[in-house]
Amino acid sequence: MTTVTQDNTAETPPLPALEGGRYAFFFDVDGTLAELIPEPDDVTIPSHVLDNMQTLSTACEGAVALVSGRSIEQLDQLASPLSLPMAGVHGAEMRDAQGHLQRTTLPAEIATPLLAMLEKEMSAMPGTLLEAKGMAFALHYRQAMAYQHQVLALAESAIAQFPQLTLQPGKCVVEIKPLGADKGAAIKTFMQQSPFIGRTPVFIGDDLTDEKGFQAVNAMQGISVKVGVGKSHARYRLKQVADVYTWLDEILSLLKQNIEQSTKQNTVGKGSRL
Ligand SMILES: O=P(O)(O)OC[C@H]1O[C@H](O[C@H]2O[C@H](CO)[C@@H](O)[C@H](O)[C@H]2O)[C@H](O)[C@@H](O)[C@@H]1O
Repeated sequence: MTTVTQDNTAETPPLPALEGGRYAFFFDVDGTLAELIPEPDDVTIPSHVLDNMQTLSTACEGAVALVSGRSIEQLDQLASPLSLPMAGVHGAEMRDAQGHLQRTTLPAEIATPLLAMLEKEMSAMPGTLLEAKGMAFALHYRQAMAYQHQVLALAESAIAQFPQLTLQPGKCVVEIKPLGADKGAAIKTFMQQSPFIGRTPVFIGDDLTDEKGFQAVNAMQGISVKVGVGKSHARYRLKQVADVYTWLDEILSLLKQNIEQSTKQNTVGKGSRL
């Protein structure tokens, strides 16, 4: 597998036209479908974007999934009223298209002392935020940048005590998560299941946590898209979240054209799928 990372932000190569293929779409959430903001709980996805996701999902026979660091519970709230297949907590939680849920758990003898330790240490750093997700923990410092190094050191000392855990750095956050849970593994799992199987994967994300997903998609000859600047394994770029929304609009207008053409040719439905 090629592991070259590049920063081709300046070029923003045009995304390939999604014509004449059967695609499976995987979307990261924060920084991709939703703007980054100071408070994780205040994030929303605009309703027109959710409408577009629903249309896309119908056109792809359900092959549209969210792949996020957030928990599935949070993702369901963000995506409501949609009910999509999802990988939450970087793949430590997976819900397939049939609604079956799989979740990695942390034994209480790890989770309990770890949570107590993180709560104690983070409360001594005003402005930092601890997000406990059961089997993973996000240590946020977006609103307390002065504590960045201390927060990273705390996360490192935590995983040194528990070899079952690993670190996942992100934007103004470092996460402690179970070893083996990553977005690449999550996408590979989805791609072996209906309705994703046999389709070309398209994954769009913005952060370090998305890199394994880009690599997995590249290895499947798929389309990997990074939102924003910085080195990445992704082969394509979009500059910002607003461009993701525009791209979705474009995909759907292409879809509409296909339907109209099919209708004219009296073959309704033939071109109505991606
Ligand atoms: O994989 P993602 O869907 O991108 O989720 C990654 C993490 O996103 C959230 O944190 C990030 O977004 C927050 C809201 O914009 C921002 O305040 C924070 O600085 C970012 O790191 C979320 O809170 C985490 O649980 C996710 O793992």
